[in-house]
Formats: sequence, C-alpha cells, structure tokens
Amino acid sequence: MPRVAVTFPYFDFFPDLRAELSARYPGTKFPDHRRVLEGQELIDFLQGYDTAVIGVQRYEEAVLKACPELKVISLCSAGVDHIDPALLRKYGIRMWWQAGINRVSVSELAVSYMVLALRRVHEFSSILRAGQWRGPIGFGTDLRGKTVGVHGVGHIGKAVIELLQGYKVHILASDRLDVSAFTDGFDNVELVSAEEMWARSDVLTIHLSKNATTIGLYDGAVLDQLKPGAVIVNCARGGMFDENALAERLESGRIAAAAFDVYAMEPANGNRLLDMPTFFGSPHIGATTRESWGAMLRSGIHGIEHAYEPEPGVYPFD
Ligand SMILES: NC(=O)C1=CN([C@@H]2O[C@H](COP(=O)(O)OP(=O)(O)OC[C@H]3O[C@@H](n4cnc5c(N)ncnc54)[C@H](O)[C@@H]3O)[C@@H](O)[C@H]2O)C=CC1
Ligand SMILES: O=C(O)C(=O)COP(=O)(O)O
Repeated sequence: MPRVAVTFPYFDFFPDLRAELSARYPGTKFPDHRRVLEGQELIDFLQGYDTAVIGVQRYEEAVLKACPELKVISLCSAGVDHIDPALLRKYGIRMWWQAGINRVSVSELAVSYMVLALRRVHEFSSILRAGQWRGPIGFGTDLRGKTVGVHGVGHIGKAVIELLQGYKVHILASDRLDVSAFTDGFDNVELVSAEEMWARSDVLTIHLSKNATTIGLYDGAVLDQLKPGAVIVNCARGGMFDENALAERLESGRIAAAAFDVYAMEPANGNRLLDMPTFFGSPHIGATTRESWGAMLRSGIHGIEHAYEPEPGVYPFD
C-alpha cells in the first residue's frame, strides 16, 4: 500500500476529495496550513513516505536526495516545467500527470483577457475608482474582425481557437509541431511562422509550454517585430517574456496593452508591470476554478495507482 503525502494545500477546499484520497490510502498525510511546502519543511514532511501528491511546486535535487524512499509523484497540474525529468530518472521516480486537464478554465480566462484589454477595462476601472467618469480615456476596440495570434496550439491553444469562433476573428496559429490536422478544421485559421504571426496580429495570446526554446523568447527584439499597438495576453508561464522590455514598450505605447496571469518571479511583488496603467494581471489563477481544481485533484488521486502500474498509462517524458 503506497504511503501518501500531499505537499500542497488545495485538498482543504475539497473535503470530499480529501476523504476519497484518505479512504483509498489510509494514513495519507496532509499539510496543516494553507501553504505549499518547500525546502527543509518539505523534506521533513516527506520522510517515511514513498508517494507524493504535488501541485505546481519545485522538487529540487536536494529534496529528492534527502527523500530516498520517494518512488512516485502524482502531479496536480497541467504544466510540467517545474519538474526536471533528468532528476526523476536519476532518482528512479515515476510521475503521473494528465495533460490538458485545465484547458477550459485557462482558455476562458485568456479570451476574456483579450476583450478586457482591448476594451481598456482596467484603465476605465482605475478612473472610476479615482472618482472620474469615462471622458479622459477615449475608446477601446472590439475583438470582432481583428487578427488574433495564438502562439502554441496544444491543449489550451486549441481550446482558445475553438472559443474564439464566436467572435468572428481571423486567427494566425503558430506551433513548432504540425498542428494542421486541427487547424484545417477551421476556415478562419491560418497556420503561420512565429514571425508572420508577430507581424500581423492585433492581439497575441501565448499558450506555449515553458521549455529551453521558449524561456526568454519574448525579448525586446521579438517585441519590436509585433504589429505597433498590439495587445498581448499571457496565461501560460512566466519567464518567456523580458518583462522590463515589455514595460518599456507599454510605456511608449508601442504595445497598447498587456494582460498576464503568470510572471518571471512568482509571487510577483515589486514587478514593474504591475505599475503600468496599460497592464493588468492576476496571480496565476488560470486554473483556479472549482472545476479545474476538482479535476486536477481527482487526477492526482487516480494517478497514484497508474504510476504504480508496471506499464503506466501516461508518462510525460519517455
Ligand atoms: N495560468 C495557468 O494557471 C495555467 C497555465 N498553463 C500553461 O499553459 C501552457 C499551455 O498548456 P497546454 O496547452 O496544456 O500545453 P501543451 O503542451 O498541450 O501545449 C503547448 C504547445 O506549445 C508548443 N511549443 C512548445 N515550444 C514551442 C516553440 N518554441 N515554438 C512553437 N511552439 C512551441 C508545443 O508544441 C505545444 O503544442 C503551458 O505553459 C502550461 O504550463 C497550464 C495550465 C494552467
Ligand atoms: O496546471 C498548471 O499548470 C497550473 O499552472 C496550475 O496552477 P496552480 O496549481 O493553480 O497554481
């Protein structure tokens, strides 16, 4: 029987799923505070356990080294960039993970951010709070009829393209894989290079995975290839943008507006973007709906038995 330790707090919000996990694996240990465990606290918590159910949290080598009994990680997230596959191999740890599990909540957020950014709701909201009315700002723009670049056509990028159909936009999709089997199904989607997407898009939405090819991809030189006055939405991962370069271009108006859910450093205290009037953001809430979190926790529970199977159903890295 696996000895299970949960090292992040969200089961507190789903008592039925917490009870299900405990019933399947008696003795399952949960943290007693609403924090993600890290460092020495994480190491101490894991002693004597061979199975960890985890969220978007780093398991550094120091943790794996100090927890030799750990054999299985069951992941409650869609992104896997916080786990180093080489380390898992080195320490003989199996991992379960379910791709695309929160595509609905992230795609809904991204499309709504496009509309909110184009309509300048964050600016109008600020002047409303300041006791003014709408005069000083002027106009926003409609999404309908615009060209939307979708960078990354995986689970979430595809869901965004599907959601955008109702808005009657033209879509420029770009991915390093051949995603034509999907995009060919739409008469308003063109599959293009990143450069063409950057040059032609009024709105650009990022749905790339974070990897060696995307970290730092959006530097000043790339931002300068964007259509002047473009709007950027990033609900994928922090670290893909040079945030200072973006702030400079928001300041000059070269980029009209940006809306981010994710940041190079999280928490994002002191991030310069948060002071920009044409920027609005949220604290990595793309998957923070009851539906997505319920699904992720369920996947974390069921992933334990899958990870222990001789031929596990899903392995992200093999
Ligand atoms: N804000 C939030 O709370 C959440 C954010 N995410 C993030 O959203 C992003 C997308 O997630 P999914 O669609 O589930 O991932 P996915 O793996 O299904 O799709 C990612 C796509 O990016 C493409 N890609 C990677 N590197 C590329 C490159 N250099 N050039 C062009 N294309 C490239 C891949 O080929 C793939 O099609 C990930 O970064 C994930 O971590 C996921 C869930 C919640
Ligand atoms: O599923 C993912 O990849 C996420 O980014 C979810 O983020 P969260 O665990 O809600 O902070």
